[in-house]
Amino acid sequence: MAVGTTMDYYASQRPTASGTAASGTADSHWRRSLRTLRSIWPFIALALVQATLALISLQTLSALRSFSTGESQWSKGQKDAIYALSHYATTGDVNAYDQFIKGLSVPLSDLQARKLLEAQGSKAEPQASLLLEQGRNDPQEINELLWLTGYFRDTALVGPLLDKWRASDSALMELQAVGNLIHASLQANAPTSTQQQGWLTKINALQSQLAAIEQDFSSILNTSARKLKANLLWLNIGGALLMLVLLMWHTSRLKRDTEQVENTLDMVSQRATTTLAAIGDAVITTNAAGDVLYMNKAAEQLLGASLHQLFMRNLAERMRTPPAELESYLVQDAILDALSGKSLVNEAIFTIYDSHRRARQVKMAYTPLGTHTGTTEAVFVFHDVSQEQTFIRELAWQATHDQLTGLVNRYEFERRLGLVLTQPHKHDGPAGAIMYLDLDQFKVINDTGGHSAGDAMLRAISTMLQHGLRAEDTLARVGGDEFAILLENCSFDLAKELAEQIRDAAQHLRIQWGERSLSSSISIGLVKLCAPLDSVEEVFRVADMACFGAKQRGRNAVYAYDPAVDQEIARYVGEMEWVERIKTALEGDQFILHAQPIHALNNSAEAAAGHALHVEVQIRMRMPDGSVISPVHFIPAAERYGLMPLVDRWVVNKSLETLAAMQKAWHVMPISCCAINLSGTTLGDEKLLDFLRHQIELHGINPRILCFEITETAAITHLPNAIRLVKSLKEMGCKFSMDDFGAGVSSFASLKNLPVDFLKIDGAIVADMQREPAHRAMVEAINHLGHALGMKTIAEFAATPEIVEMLRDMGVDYAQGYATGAPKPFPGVHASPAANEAAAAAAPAAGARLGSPAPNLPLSMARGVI
Ligand SMILES: Nc1nc2c(ncn2[C@@H]2O[C@H](COP(=O)(O)OP(=O)(O)OP(=O)(O)O)[C@@H](O)[C@H]2O)c(=O)[nH]1
Repeated sequence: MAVGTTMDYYASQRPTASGTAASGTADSHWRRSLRTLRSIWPFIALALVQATLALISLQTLSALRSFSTGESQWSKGQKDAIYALSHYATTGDVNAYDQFIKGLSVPLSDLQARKLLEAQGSKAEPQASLLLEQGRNDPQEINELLWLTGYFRDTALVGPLLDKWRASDSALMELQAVGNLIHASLQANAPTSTQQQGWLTKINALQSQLAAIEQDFSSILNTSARKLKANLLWLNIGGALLMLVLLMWHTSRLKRDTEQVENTLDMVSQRATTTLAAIGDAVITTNAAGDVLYMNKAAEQLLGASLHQLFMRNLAERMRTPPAELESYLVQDAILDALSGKSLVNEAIFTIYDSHRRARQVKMAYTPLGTHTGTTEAVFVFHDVSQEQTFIRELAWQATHDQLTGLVNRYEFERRLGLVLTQPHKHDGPAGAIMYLDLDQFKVINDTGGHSAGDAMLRAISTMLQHGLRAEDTLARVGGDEFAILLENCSFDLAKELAEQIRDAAQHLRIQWGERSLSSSISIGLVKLCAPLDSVEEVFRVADMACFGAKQRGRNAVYAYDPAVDQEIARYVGEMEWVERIKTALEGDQFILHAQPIHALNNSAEAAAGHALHVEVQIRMRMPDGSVISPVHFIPAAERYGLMPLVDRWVVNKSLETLAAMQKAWHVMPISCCAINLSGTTLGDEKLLDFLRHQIELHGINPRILCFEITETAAITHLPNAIRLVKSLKEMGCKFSMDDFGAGVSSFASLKNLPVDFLKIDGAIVADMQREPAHRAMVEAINHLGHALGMKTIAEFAATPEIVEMLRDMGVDYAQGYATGAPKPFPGVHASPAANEAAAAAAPAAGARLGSPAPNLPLSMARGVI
């Protein structure tokens, strides 16, 4: 069957497709009836008019016939009366007189009835009916008579008849009078022949008068009847013609409407066919048994057969699908389920093989078509989601893979690692290990060969890495030149072996890039997956640290970390935590300043300071729980991870701000010398000088009270910068201190190059000098050296009064330690001039002996580190 034929089939089935619900059907019936009524109402109206006309015609004709009947009764009565009166006049027979009265009563009753109606109208109709009945009119026709005379009395049809009837009134009255006269005369005595002759003459005259009137009446009646008939005939012919015209007009209108509807239907049908042919979804209509009735183009392509071939073939049987064991729910099952009224899983995706045996993923939608008595047809729509599915698979791949190498990306790697960490381990064997691999000096490849050379190297490395792995291992690219390998169920020894193999393979890997042969080694951090590592972040952090450890060991190395036995990585991890805290403290202003007094041990030093204090400011970190943390905990991390310039700048700014606030509060500066530490990295910063100048200017601080402490090692590392800084700041009046002298190189040359004001003897030597004669000798030597170069000397870690005494005896200028004053919040009690004076009075005077020993605090607490 061709498509056209199938569409015809649809056209014939169309009415059944108009809704299934009972209410919908009733509604559509009602609307259809209304539409039909609208189209035929002119015919109904015309038929009604025609019927009314016919009825009126019949009624009128019948009424005229009643008139005729009445007239003949009237005529007969009148004639009987005349005959009887003539006989009575000649014979005196009393019976004849009775006959006369009886005969005359007919026209007289009619006359009375008419007069009554003329006088009283329709309300006299009951009485008039009785009189007309007495006038021998047929009781069945009396109503018609009344109707005709009532409604048509003034018309050309009835008016002349009534006039003629009225014209007979006087003759009838006269006849009655003659009858009465003859009867009276005959009662009195016998009449003479002359008298009788006279009566007969009179009777004959009246007879002639009435006969003439009656003839006229009949003639008018006949004429009226003819006229009426003719009029009614024309009226009916006119009505019929009008109906015909109306019928023709209406028929042509209906035809036009029908054509329009047919055109619209054709258009809709064409549009539906074109649309169905154009849409990508396969649309298939079946009967209730699932036999194909219609298919669009897409369906033909999907099933690989034309509608002609599949017409009335079972749809489910025509579907080519994978074997049932591969898919739990086949499209055939879904079709049968749909036809049997079971609800379908909306999102189910089925695999169908198209005409080219290509697998297509489709979603199936189903709509039953039917009446209230049940399903008659069903429409199946198959939406091809193959591209969507491919796209989704691609997206999923992209979301979990690295584009450059095709390896799993960090996100997916973390997910898989998370699974390994959370899943209870299947065997009692090892959980596994993770390798974190970072190419060594990869920048060099990018810089020398260009970015694409770098890309080629990354691809080559990833290929090499894949070769060395076991099937269950996961290799991922987790960063620019960083890879990670998850080794599941792998002993740590095997993991170390694999790591070494990879490291070795990497260092021998070469790629040819133009003229160049490029190579790169790998640093590998290997971490055993065991307690206490229980989160992906922690494992990654530790692995990163282990890799850092491998880099620290000179690169091209494997650093194997077993959390249970190894402490070094734990230290790195600790430092990383401190880095975060330092950053938070800088952002949240969680650092605070302490200051420790530097105590003059001889008169000349004391005179230089006066009552004002010589202090060294030291940084502390305030933790969220309110505790205050010593710098020994966070400075190493800040140094290692390049945060010292930021920390130093914070200290400089805060110290100068505090000094400015003190000066403003007391109008006199209570500090004679404020020492601020500058770290090595800060010294290397070329913008430091500008920063310090700006700060001094900003806070309006006298540069003469500022002393910057630098270590010998830092100064030597950044010598040109350090010389420039010292020179420029000394020109402004600032002082300098050489910190920790004795701990490092302690070269005479460095002191010559950097003409500092104070030489701080390293606390580690000072703290031990009571026990170690060598340390005591070193302190004496450094003191002499300093004095020889015109510098004042400061001994750090003067923790006990004994040490202070020894230092004083040696001629050291200043002592700094718990014996002379612990660090206190800055500004604190040493801030006000009054407090300073009190403190000076209480403090051991230069040359005086210290009585009680200061608490023997740990070195880390006593150390004034910045
Ligand atoms: N060609 C290429 N380079 C990348 C890509 N992603 C990151 N990089 C580069 O990889 C380099 C990574 O350098 P780092 O790991 O910091 O340092 P390195 O030179 O490897 O030195 P070490 O790691 O300290 O041994 C940077 O220069 C990045 O620009 C990439 O997709 N392709």
